[in-house]
Order: sequence, then structure tokens, then C-alpha cells
Amino acid sequence: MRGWRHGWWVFRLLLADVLRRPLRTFVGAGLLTSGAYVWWASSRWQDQAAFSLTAVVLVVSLGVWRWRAPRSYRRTVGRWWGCWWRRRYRYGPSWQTLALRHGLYVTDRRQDPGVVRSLVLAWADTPRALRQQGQSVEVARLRRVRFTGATDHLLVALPAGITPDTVAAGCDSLAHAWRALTVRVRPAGPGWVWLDITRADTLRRPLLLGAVPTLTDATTVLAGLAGLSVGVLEDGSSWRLKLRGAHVLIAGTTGSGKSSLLWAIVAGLSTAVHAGLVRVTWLDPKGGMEATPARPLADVVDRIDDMADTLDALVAELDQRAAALAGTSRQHKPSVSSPHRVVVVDELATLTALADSKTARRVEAALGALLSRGRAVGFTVITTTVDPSKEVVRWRGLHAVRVAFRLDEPIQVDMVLGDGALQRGAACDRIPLSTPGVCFVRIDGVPDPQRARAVYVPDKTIEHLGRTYPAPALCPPPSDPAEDTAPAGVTPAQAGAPA
Ligand SMILES: Nc1ncnc2c1ncn2[C@@H]1O[C@H](COP(=O)(O)OP(=O)(O)OP(=O)(O)O)[C@@H](O)[C@H]1O
Repeated sequence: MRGWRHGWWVFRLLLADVLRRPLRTFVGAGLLTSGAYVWWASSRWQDQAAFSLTAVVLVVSLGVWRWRAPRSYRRTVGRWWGCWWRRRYRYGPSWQTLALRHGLYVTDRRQDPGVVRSLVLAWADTPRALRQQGQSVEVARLRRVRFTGATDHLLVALPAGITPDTVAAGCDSLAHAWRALTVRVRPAGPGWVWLDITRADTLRRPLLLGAVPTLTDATTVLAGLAGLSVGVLEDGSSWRLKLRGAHVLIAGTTGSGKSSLLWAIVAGLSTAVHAGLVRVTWLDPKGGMEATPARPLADVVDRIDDMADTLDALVAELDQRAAALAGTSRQHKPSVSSPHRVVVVDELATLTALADSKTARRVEAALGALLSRGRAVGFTVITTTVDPSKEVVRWRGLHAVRVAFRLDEPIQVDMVLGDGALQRGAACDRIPLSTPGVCFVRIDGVPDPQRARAVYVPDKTIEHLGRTYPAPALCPPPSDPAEDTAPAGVTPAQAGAPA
């Protein structure tokens, strides 16, 4: 039954192709017939055999290539064939109709069409019909089709008079028309946009933490802080979170997976923490419950009163560093005597709500100092919040990296990721409950939010990392070696990684 349906579908596509491009079809059919005739009319059987053998060798070579080296096959033949097929059969045939229905065209009225013609005009939906009604019509052109994984990318040339925002307004409807999960717009230079069409959710399966990187000297630590692997992006590439020279804002409703990102960061930095080149301070206003497994790896502060003192002490250290670096260097380099500082503020809303007004003011002032002056002197502040409004996150603009997990309301998307993020497809309010850890990321200077999924770090793995890589001043080595078997996701090589 399925085979029949497929056959019927292919037949319809071919028939549509023949009707749409009769000349090309005629030439193609002529070439094929001539080839077949030459083969049949070859008097010498050797010629026929050579002809057939060439065809068989070609097909078998392609098959073997695909079987033995699927990656290079996909990169060359597969990509070329996939792009051609998509352009010709999936997007090309319906492009004009969809572009007209979604307002991706401009018209200049050359003459008054009159009442009757105006009525016809309202009904007509082909550029030729519109032109016949005295209109000059310019439709957005489909220029190139590419694909990566489950996402197709269409490069579209926009006629004068249409902006990427006009295209973005029709994305929802285009997604339904193409039976896709989402359609997003990405500017590709003046007059050009990419339409990213996601047809299947590549992030639906949870990911466990993989290998933790070995960051044991200043060079590797700087590389790790420049892009710490904390998950995967929609296109299957690694999600690298910038921690050096940037502060991170993480927003999301309860249970959306904010903590998983914090754990991914702490786990990724564990070897650097053990080497004394990174020091993590974790402010946990929820009473320390959340941060308990992090205690061997971080200075956990769970009392509100202590938090203001801790932040003031960090600001004093920042001032000292700034004075020491003045005139010598413009960037801090981590060392054991001056480690890179990561300050985690887990749930800012709770902190400001629970603290009395005096403490809240102290906390806000200290956070403001760390966020505004800390980047160059080796401080990274990571703030999580369920409520991204200005009242709670006063210093939103000072976070260069923004991550939005599932949010309650669409209006919150632009609050976290910046103006226009929702229109560019960052539908955080539509992330399903069944995929915690899925988020949209915006990096300073890059307007397009990217969809990603943070790795999941089970408590056992964190405990194991805490026993294996305790921060120097905080914890002695593990007492019971029998307990210290590596859980899934942490390789024995890493468990025994150098101090
Ligand atoms: N990246 C992930 N992959 C798979 N499952 C996840 C991921 N992150 C979180 N989860 C699941 O979702 C649950 C809630 O996640 P998490 O505690 O990180 O949410 P949260 O946003 O920090 O919530 P809260 O604000 O209440 O602390 C976890 O117990 C876990 O089962």
C-alpha cells in the first residue's frame, strides 16, 4: 500500500514536471531515447557490453562509496542531489504561489485597473495575471537551497520594499504550508534572507554529559573559557558557551532545565577548578539544596546575609585586580594566585525577594560592579531567573550571552534575547514540557537566536567529579576508592586526569 502511494506520488511529481517544463522534458526524453537507440542499434555486442558495464560500474561505485564512506558521500553526491531534489520538487514548484500568498511581493500600479479589473485582481494570484491587470509585480526569488540535518535553508532575494521583518511575519503560516515544525528568518546581507525550515526535531532526545575537557594550564583554561561545550545546537554541532569576557543570563520557568546548564558549566570547568585556575562561587538563595552536590567544586553560599558580604568581597578583589593590571595588560590571564572567577547567582528573583531592602540594595550594587567592570579582569557572572523582567534583572543589558529556556509568555522572549528575537523564530513559549533543557541562545552581536539543548548531568556524575576534582582549598581527595568508579559519561581517562 505504502509502495503504491510512493509510486503515485513520484508519478504526480514527474507529470507536474513534464507539464511545467515541456521543452526541457522533450530534450531530456530525446537524449534518453537516443542513448537507448544507440545501445540497441550497436551491431557489436562488445559495444553493448561496454555501455552496460559503464552504467553498472557507475552505480556500484556510488553504492560502495555511500556504504564505506557515508560522510564524504553525503558531503559531495548526497548534498548535491539533496539540494537539487529539494529545489526542484519540494520548494521550487510552490514557491511563487506561497510567496504571493504570504505577501513576499511588491506591486507598482501603472494604470487604474477600473472596478471590474480590481475585482479580478483580488482573485488573481499569479504574477502574470497581476501584470495583465496593469500592475508591475516583483516576487521574492528563491535563489539557492541547502540543507543541514533536518533543516532546509532557502536563500531568498527580496525585492525593494520588503524587509526581513515582512518575511518573519509570515513564518508561522509558511511552516504550516510546508508541513514543517518551524520556519525562521535569518538576514543574509542587504536584500537577502535565509529561511531555515526545520522538518524534524533533532533535539528531542536528552543528552548525557560526555567527556569533560582537560583544562590544567592557562592556555587550555583560556580556550575552555572562550567556548565551553555545554550541549548541542540544532544543526548537530557542539554548543560552545562563551565564559571569558562575557556574563551569562539564563531565564526559564521552573523545571525548564536552567540548573542543567549550570551543572554542565561546573562539570566542564571541574579540571580547571581542581588545578586552581578557576574558582566558582555559587550563591544559592534556595537554602543550598540545589547546590549541595557542587560543594567540593565551588564555594557555596546559602545564607542571604552572607551573600551580600561575599559579593562585596568579590568586588574588592575585582578592584585589586584592576589596579594590578592597570598599565600592564588589558586582559586577565588565569593563574593559581589569580584564578578566573565564576560567580553563579542561582535564581536572582528569590534573592531580591527574600532579602530586606538594605541587603537587596547591597546585592544589586555589588552585582552591578561585577557585571560592568568584571569582564576584563577575569570575572564571569552567571545569573538565572524565572522572571526576566527589568524589575528583577536590572542589569539585563550587561549580560552578553543570553539563554532562554521554556518561558511562560511570548513577551518574555524579547526581554531575554533582545528585540525581534520572537519574530526571528525563538519561540521559547512553545518549547514543550517534554523537552527540558531545550533553549534558544543569543550571543552578543549575533542577532539570530540559535536553538540548542543543554547536556544533562546526573547527580551521580557531579558527585563523582566532586570526589575526583575537588577545588584545592575546599576538599581532600576521595576517602573510599571503591566508591570512586566513574558513572556514565565520564571516561576513566578523565577520572584520572592530571591535577
Ligand atoms: N538538559 C536536560 N536534558 C534532559 N532532561 C533535563 C535536562 N535538564 C533538566 N532536565 C529534567 O528536568 C528536570 C528539571 O530540570 P531543572 O531542575 O534543571 O530545571 P530548573 O529550570 O532549574 O527548575 P527550577 O527553577 O525549579 O530549579 C530535571 O530534574 C531533569 O529531570
